[in-house]
Amino acid sequence: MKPIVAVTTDIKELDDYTWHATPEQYLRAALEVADVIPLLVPCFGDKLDLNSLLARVDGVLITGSRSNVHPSHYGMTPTEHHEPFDERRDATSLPLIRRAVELGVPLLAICRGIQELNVAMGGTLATEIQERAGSMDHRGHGATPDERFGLKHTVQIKPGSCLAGVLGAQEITVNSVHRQGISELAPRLQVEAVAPDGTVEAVSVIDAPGFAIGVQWHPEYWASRDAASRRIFEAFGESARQHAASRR
Ligand SMILES: N[C@@H](CCC(=O)NCCCC(=O)O)C(=O)O
Repeated sequence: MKPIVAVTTDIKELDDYTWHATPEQYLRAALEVADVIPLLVPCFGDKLDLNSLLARVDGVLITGSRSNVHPSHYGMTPTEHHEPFDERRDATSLPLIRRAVELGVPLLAICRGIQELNVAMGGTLATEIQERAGSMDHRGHGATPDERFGLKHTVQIKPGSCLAGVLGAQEITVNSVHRQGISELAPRLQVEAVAPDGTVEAVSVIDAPGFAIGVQWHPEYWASRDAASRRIFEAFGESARQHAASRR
């Protein structure tokens, strides 16, 4: 039996309907590279019984999104520099991450996802990081998705880290489509990779029983074509298979 992986959604208003939706690139990377069945989790916040959900899935994939975590979740006053928001997603993804970590369900958190992982575990975010002195521009640019998600800058992988084990490399080149970043790291997270300007690019949960990683870049976009991106999804899938076997 294939493992089932819960995938977060965003709220989209379209055609006079409210949609709970996820970009296809995450679903394809899960299905075709991690070799798991993606299951969309609607943004119903505390109406979702997370214990019932997490008892039935073998992994959790926290997707990227243009929206930002509402600053009230990390003790800051919102400004226009923090917008746009998706508070129904926050109300779902933050408790989902906390509970998945508590229960040891394998977790892969991408872009907004690594930011949510940090906030869920007690950390804070910085906004408009391209305006900080000495910072690179981490935003995606270009007319097409392939340009926006093009591999753009290197990241240094910490020797001995979980990602170093997954990738077998000390440096890889990643894409970059974000304007927020980790400011204070949550107490139970450790840095796994950094950009040349010091931006935290990957974290893992200290003492997690299985795969519990966040990346600031988008491995899902090139998962079928870039070796490092593929390896991250393969490792996530392997961890989900192990979790499924242990549940049985
Ligand atoms: N909103 C945050 C999160 C970044 C993120 O998940 N980006 C994906 C956006 C994809 C797109 O623009 O199409 C930030 O900006 O830091």
